[in-house]
Amino acid sequence: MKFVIEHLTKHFEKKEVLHDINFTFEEGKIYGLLGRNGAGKTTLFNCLNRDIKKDSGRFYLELDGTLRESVPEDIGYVLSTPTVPEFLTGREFLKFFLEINERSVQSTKSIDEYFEYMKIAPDDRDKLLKDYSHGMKNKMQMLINIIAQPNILLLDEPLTSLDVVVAEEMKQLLRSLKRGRITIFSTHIMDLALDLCDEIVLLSHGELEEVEKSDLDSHAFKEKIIAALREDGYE
Ligand SMILES: Nc1ncnc2c1ncn2[C@@H]1O[C@H](COP(=O)(O)OP(=O)(O)OP(=O)(O)O)[C@@H](O)[C@H]1O
Repeated sequence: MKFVIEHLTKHFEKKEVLHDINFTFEEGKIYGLLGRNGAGKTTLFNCLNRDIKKDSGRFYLELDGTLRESVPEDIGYVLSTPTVPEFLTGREFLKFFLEINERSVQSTKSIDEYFEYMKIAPDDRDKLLKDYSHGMKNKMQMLINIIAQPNILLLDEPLTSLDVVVAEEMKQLLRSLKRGRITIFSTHIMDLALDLCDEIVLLSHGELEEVEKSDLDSHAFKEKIIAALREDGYE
């Protein structure tokens, strides 16, 4: 499977944020998306998830040589600010999600097994989501996206609010989930990107560009990324 973006462009009024993006993502890889503040990472994700309208361009999946438009079920999107129905308990939310997606989702675990899997303590499972911490809400959002098994998983700085232990567990989880799908992960934490991701992609001047690692050691690779990103700023 490949996910192909062609000529994707997005303006906000006069400001061009995405400039004729052409890029092909490949199955089985985690892509680290890096870019300066305001470079357009969230805008890119919002366009790909069809939360906002693109100006032009298209994106599609290539599966066994056939092309098709991506549909909502293809994409899972974990936002940096988790959005969960605050008036439900964790258990109610998960139950509701599994029920409404009964046909499309093959649920292999019981609700408590899912909570175990995400290391959400028994005491927290029947609490209202409004009383969950930011990191716990993030875990719930990650969980429903994992259960849905999308072809493409978009993660917008999802590990930033997690404690070091949970962040490490999430990294392991994402590594274990990468087969058979495309994972695109935006972050400002370079070490995390280098540790977790198979490829580093920069969003710079409104375009996507893969950073070749070739035979650079990790220090030289970091320097190369910072130099490229610096060009996209004001200094
Ligand atoms: N709804 C909107 N209306 C107008 N301008 C917007 C809107 N959303 C984003 N922008 C602008 O588009 C540009 C890209 O924003 P975006 O949030 O995509 O960047 P980002 O790379 O995710 O930034 P950060 O790393 O700081 O989170 C910014 O200049 C921002 O002000």
